Amino acid sequence: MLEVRDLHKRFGDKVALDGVSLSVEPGHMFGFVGANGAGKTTTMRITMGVLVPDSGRVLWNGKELTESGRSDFGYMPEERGLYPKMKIAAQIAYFGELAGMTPAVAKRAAGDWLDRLGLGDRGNDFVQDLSLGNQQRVQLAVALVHDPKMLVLDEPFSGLDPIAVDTMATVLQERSEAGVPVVFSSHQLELVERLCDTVGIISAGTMVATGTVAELRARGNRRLRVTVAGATSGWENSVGVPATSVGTDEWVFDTDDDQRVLQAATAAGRVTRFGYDEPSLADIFREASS
Ligand SMILES: Nc1ncnc2c1ncn2[C@@H]1O[C@H](COP(=O)(O)OP(=O)(O)OP(=O)(O)O)[C@@H](O)[C@H]1O
Repeated sequence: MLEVRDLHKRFGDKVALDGVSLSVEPGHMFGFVGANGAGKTTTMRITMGVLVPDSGRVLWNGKELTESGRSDFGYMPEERGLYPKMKIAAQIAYFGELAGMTPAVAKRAAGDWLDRLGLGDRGNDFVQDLSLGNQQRVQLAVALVHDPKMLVLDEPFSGLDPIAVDTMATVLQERSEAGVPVVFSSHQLELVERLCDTVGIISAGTMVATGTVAELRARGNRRLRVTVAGATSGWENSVGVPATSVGTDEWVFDTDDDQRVLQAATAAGRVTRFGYDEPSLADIFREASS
């Protein structure tokens, strides 16, 4: 299990992290979301030892994460960092060897991952000759080649076409189901909602909400959407809770008191639709970040 505890980090006067904590359990996928500059990359870089925090800790299975512990992690950094003039099969195998694999095992694993990621016939191509999306697949292969115990991925889905998104999502789900904790950042909230057990929302260096999507939904404002045909004018103002007209015959109420609204709506006209909106992760994100 990965635990990031109370990280603080400044760059000069700029406070990048102001007490960030998160944890990712085996078999769980943690989606890290936040606006540009919120602190996701900085948190991941500290986790991977690329940056040193001003204070705070990173624990792996309850103990301080060490350099040798990190060599068992798979990392997809934001800056990517492939060698443009190296053939991709050799490059993936090279990273496998850096992580302690023998050359023969690393070569086999590199070939297996290239096949798996749909690049089986591109092993002798140079990275610079691949499209950006395919370079990203290679970067994923680099992160996975040594069968890591933990995956830390900085925006792995950015710039991918829908097929590559599906391939990436399937591979991550498989690793997660195999017991590997996975943390990834993304601005693609519908993907995070679909894939992740737990979501962390970071805003200006502070974790403003963490939980399952269902938990975050339950904490958010509930919006009751009501359609009333032929309603008497201004009826919504007599209910006594905040109301907004959102179209012909349709209103939204910020309240948990559905019976109160239902009674007023029934008295006002013919109720044709009545129910709570299910907020999307994007709605939750906007609310938490405001
Ligand atoms: N090396 C650095 N020097 C100075 N400031 C930095 C440095 N790295 C990050 N920052 C600042 O720290 C804050 C957090 O940046 P970070 O890259 O962690 O955000 P992010 O959530 O990953 O953003 P994005 O979604 O745009 O990638 C930003 O204000 C950024 O400008």
